[in-house]
Amino acid sequence: MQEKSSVIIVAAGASRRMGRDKLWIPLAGRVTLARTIDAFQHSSQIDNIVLVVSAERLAETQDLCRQEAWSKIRAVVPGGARRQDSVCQGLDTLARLQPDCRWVMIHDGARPFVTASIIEAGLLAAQEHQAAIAAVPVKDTIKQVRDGKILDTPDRSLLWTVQTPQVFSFPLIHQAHHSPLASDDATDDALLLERLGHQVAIFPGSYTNIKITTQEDLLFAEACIKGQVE
Ligand SMILES: Nc1ccn([C@@H]2O[C@H](COP(=O)(O)OP(=O)(O)OP(=O)(O)O)[C@@H](O)[C@H]2O)c(=O)n1
Ligand SMILES: C[C@](O)(CO)[C@H](O)COP(=O)(O)O
Repeated sequence: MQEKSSVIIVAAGASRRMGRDKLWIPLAGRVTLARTIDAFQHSSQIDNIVLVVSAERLAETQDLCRQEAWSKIRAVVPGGARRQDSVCQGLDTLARLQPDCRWVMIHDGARPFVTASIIEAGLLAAQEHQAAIAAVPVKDTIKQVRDGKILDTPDRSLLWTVQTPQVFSFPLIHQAHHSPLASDDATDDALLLERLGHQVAIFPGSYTNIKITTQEDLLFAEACIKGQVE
């Protein structure tokens, strides 16, 4: 029997840097969150979808799921104060609904341009390494700065911009989210495993797999949809 693969889509943030709920902004007429869910509903690699949304958007999201008839949606649950708390809500929900889940993909609802090839590459990488995250090489020089003064210029050849999906053996990441070290802030899920000494691999993301974060991202998003960006 093929091993189960599920995705947790986290979409419970406050969109502070955008100034309005970026998950419900129409991108060429279809809201960000719906585009993200489409990618996983259409993927042959994914069996189950768990949505984690803000409490204020819970009813509206459930209505959207009914309208769209996304057959893989297994639960729509409220998120937590931090991204990692929302992820943990999703993992706990998945543990209840799908105890035999073997692989879990954790993806930002604000990344609507994830592709079938990125999803497939992520699962293959996780099956080889138990943990793997999407990333692209940094294009700019990065400086470490404190109080407006440069502390260090890391070797750019060693620097990657991290994206999602982040893909894991389900028991491994579920245990990591419940470890004592998980109480400290972690802006991505891989960091929780790094703290426990686990190696995490990277697999190719894409420069178009952007996270909708600030107003400027909407211009790029519209260009991607219109095919002006490959
Ligand atoms: N408590 C949180 C915070 C973030 N997220 C989700 O995690 C993804 C990445 O987070 P980010 O882009 O930082 O979203 P926000 O936290 O909403 O952004 P901001 O920091 O501008 O408020 C988004 O899909 C967001 O909805 C979440 O589910 N729960
Ligand atoms: C998980 C992530 O998208 C990887 O780049 C990023 O860390 C999310 O950070 P945010 O501040 O929650 O957007």
